[in-house]
Amino acid sequence: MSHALSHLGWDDTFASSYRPFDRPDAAPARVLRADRGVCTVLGENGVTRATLAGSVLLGAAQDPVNLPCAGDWVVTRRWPDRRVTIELVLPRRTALIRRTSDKDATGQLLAANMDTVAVVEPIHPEPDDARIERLLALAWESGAKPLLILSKSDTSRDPDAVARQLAELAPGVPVVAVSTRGRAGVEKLRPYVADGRTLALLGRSGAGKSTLVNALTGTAVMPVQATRDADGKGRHTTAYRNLVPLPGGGAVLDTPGIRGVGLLDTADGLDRAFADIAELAAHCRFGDCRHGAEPGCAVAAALANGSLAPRRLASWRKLHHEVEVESARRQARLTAAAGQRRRRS
Ligand SMILES: Nc1nc2c(ncn2[C@@H]2O[C@H](COP(=O)(O)OP(=O)(O)OP(=O)(O)O)[C@@H](O)[C@H]2O)c(=O)[nH]1
Ligand SMILES: [Zn+2]
Repeated sequence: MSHALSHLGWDDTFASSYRPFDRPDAAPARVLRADRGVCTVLGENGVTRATLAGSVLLGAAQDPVNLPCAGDWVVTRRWPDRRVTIELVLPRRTALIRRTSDKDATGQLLAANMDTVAVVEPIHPEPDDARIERLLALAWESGAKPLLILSKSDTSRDPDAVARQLAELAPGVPVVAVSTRGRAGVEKLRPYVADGRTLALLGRSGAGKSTLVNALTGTAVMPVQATRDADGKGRHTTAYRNLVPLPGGGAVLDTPGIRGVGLLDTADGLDRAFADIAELAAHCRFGDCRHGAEPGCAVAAALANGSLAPRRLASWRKLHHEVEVESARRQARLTAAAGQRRRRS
């Protein structure tokens, strides 16, 4: 079953989580695009619009992260009047979630079930180290494999040198410089969108994500904004996120241009994004070393012998602090919300 869907990554694991919900009027589908209350989904019989069943809305009321999102695999149901509803979101294998600093303890789901999350950073104007580190931590946290794309490589005289330099910010992450201008184009990205594989693009507005999507599909499926001025920022932001199936199989998922990058959820993604520091810390004499003035601190030793850049450690400290503050805040909000529910009942 589902030959067409297997090109999009449908496999035995998704099929077995679907099986208990199978019935004559049900079918699996992948969400291409999620708008308020309505999703565009691709199933075995093509593209349809689907509204959300009550059970899905109920789950979303608890946490908006439960709403279907581009990339989700869902159980759809076709009603006698031909309406189609989404009855259930199948368990996500990976999820790219951006926590916001708004009052409720919620997050914004940007993409689901991608194999790779590419942080897209333009090579010009100068790449922003701190943004790259933060977005890579988000990418690691998603459970997918991170990738760093240096876009607009045609605007740099030596893109490979820049790539080598930035590789230090991205231990364990492949770094590729690509341009959508000229012949070499985006072919370096093909392995990440091979048959059955999904690549999500994450980056600031104007980074060139939509242009990459268009280059991969060979057609203009995403609107591209004219660059405003020398700051290289696009005029508008792509407001919606779209999963775009590619002609040769595989899919690419554009996320909205990130403005205020968003907060990290846990220290988990952070420790993987800063694997160099985590690795050093494992060699500190004390398990709870704060890498200050403690004796036997491997991090301090690496700083002293120059193998660890002070900027890198400062970055890591800043993000760690943010995670601590934010998780304390979220805990407080959750406790307050639970108290409110108790009072009401
Ligand atoms: N020189 C050069 N310019 C590029 C390249 N790719 C994209 N651009 C330009 O960069 C600008 C922004 O590109 P978009 O693809 O709209 O950027 P985006 O990341 O999708 O932006 P949002 O939709 O706001 O998130 C456009 O003017 C593109 O023409 C490239 O490879 N080389
Ligand atoms: Zn230490």
